[in-house]
Amino acid sequence: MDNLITLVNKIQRACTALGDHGEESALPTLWDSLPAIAVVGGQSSGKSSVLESAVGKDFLPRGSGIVTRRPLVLQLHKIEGGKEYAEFMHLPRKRFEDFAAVRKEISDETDRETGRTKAISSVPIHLSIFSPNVVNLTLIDLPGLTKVAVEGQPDTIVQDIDNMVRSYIEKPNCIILAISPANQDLATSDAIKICREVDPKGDRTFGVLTKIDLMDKGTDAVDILEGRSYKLQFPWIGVVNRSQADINKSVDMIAARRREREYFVNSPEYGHLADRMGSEHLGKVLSKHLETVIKSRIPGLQSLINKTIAELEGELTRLGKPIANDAGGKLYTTMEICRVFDQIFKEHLDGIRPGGDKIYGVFDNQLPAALKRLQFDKYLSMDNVRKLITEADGYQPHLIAPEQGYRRLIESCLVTIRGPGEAAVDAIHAILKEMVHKSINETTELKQYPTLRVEVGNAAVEALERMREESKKAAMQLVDMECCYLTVEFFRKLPQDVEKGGNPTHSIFDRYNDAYLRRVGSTVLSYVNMVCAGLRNSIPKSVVYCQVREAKRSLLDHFFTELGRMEVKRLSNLLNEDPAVMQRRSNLAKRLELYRSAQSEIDLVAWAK
Ligand SMILES: Nc1nc2c(ncn2[C@@H]2O[C@H](COP(=O)(O)OP(=O)(O)OP(=O)(O)O)[C@@H](O)[C@H]2O)c(=O)[nH]1
Repeated sequence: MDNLITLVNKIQRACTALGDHGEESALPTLWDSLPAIAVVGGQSSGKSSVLESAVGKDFLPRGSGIVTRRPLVLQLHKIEGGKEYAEFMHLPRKRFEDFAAVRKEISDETDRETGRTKAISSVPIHLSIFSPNVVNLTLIDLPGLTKVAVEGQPDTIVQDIDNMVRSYIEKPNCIILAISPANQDLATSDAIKICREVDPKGDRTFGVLTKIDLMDKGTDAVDILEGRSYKLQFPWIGVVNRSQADINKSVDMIAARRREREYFVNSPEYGHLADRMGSEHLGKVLSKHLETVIKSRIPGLQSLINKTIAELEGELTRLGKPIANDAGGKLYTTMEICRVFDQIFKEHLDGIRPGGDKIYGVFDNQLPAALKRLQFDKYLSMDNVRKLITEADGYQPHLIAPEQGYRRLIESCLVTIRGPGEAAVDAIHAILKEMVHKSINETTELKQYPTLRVEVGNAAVEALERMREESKKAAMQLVDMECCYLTVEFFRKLPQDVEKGGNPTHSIFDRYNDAYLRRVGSTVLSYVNMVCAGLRNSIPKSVVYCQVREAKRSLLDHFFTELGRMEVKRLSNLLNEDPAVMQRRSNLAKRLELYRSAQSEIDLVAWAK
């Protein structure tokens, strides 16, 4: 059965190592659900003396005023033979065999947390004592309840102590050791007062009466010890600790225990109660009770642990995996994350996710509308046709057909298609860029690594920029091609003046007349319209080929090549996580480890039952 208490001791220590001591934690705390014994009482009621006699050693700081200013979690471990020693959790691997040094360390560690003021702190100090003279037990020593603040203490101290004590003893898992001095009226006992409030039925309160030897002559505590004055579920236990004079004379603890035993055995008032009085009996009763309580809590603990493990695992999955340490691992992680992003981007283009239809919108509406707005006929006004033909003829007017003039007129119209072509390329670029941003936001893995997120975003946008340039070149080439070689067929099929009954031997002046120029203009317009209709189909093909298809195929190729050349340091920088996330993950991981080890240990104990 001892292993039950050992198990709880282990878990309590692990809880404190994680800062999980029951308050201000966003996470469920195991600490709160572990049974523990808290020692409560007014100042100088004898709490320290009770604890010391349970240990059989002087090790607690003594003095006037509030000496205990932080909770002290005292874990007693019974060992078979050997020298007694103590260990603090904040000083791992340091063994204290000198208990005066233990006292000093408690005092120093209190000051480290609270400063040298008289302030109090709820962060516990953990002390383990290993001794053949103890029973397995965990006791929590709390600051003594007080009624007034003394010099140097804040006015709130009375309430602060009250609150701290309550925060421990209010928990249903807390067994309360209520210390009351016998030389004061029980009705004024601070311990009884507070216990009555938090445990009205007295189900988890053990009443301890100290200073029985200091009672006024002619009075005794039999009524209290026999449960007639104030009834609790468990019998009252009376103790006789060392007096201040004994302490000053350094009376040995073992001798004090013996004297205490003799006091009860030989006392005419308490002789009949002797076998259930004294510090030794108190230790045994508490140890036994703690075991029973722990045993009854095992199923509850198991279910809390299982539930918490599931919650912690879920949260860790949400936060993502921690990063590998070696270069290969880092490169792999980076590539994997990039691949996820790339896949999401493709899904946007392929219609699995929204956005791809916007591209078709450009080809189906924006480009045709822009081409329509070009108004080629404006360029083909009579005056313009005349001007261009005359200029093209130069000093030698054309003889049969204004070949050069045609070319100039056609070219002057076709170059205007560059504008809508470029605009289509830019519009597709904007859509792709928006998709990149969306995909970045939808890649959960990237949320974990802000630097990589920025770099991947930049690399993708840079790649889109390169594709835009290529696409622009290709679209402009399509237009230029149309300018530099005209479709001969079109002109061959044109009805000749002769066929139309005209006279091929018109004078030079006839050739520049209005009807002639109008005919040239309308021929050019129908040729340009034919070419424009073709470009309306071929520009989208070129845009898809250069931008959309290319983005789908090689959006991050350039970045991957760079990654391959990166030094470990740069790779590590890429995978720099948000420090808050790292901290949270490491806290969660530690907590998960604690809960897992608690789970397996509790399972072992539960099966061994
Ligand atoms: N004679 C006698 N003196 C006792 C007994 N218990 C405690 N004392 C003395 O009472 C004084 C206070 O005892 P502590 O054990 O320091 O009391 P405490 O409740 O821990 O005090 P604070 O931590 O200051 O609140 C000391 O001088 C003890 O020696 C007892 O049963 N008999």
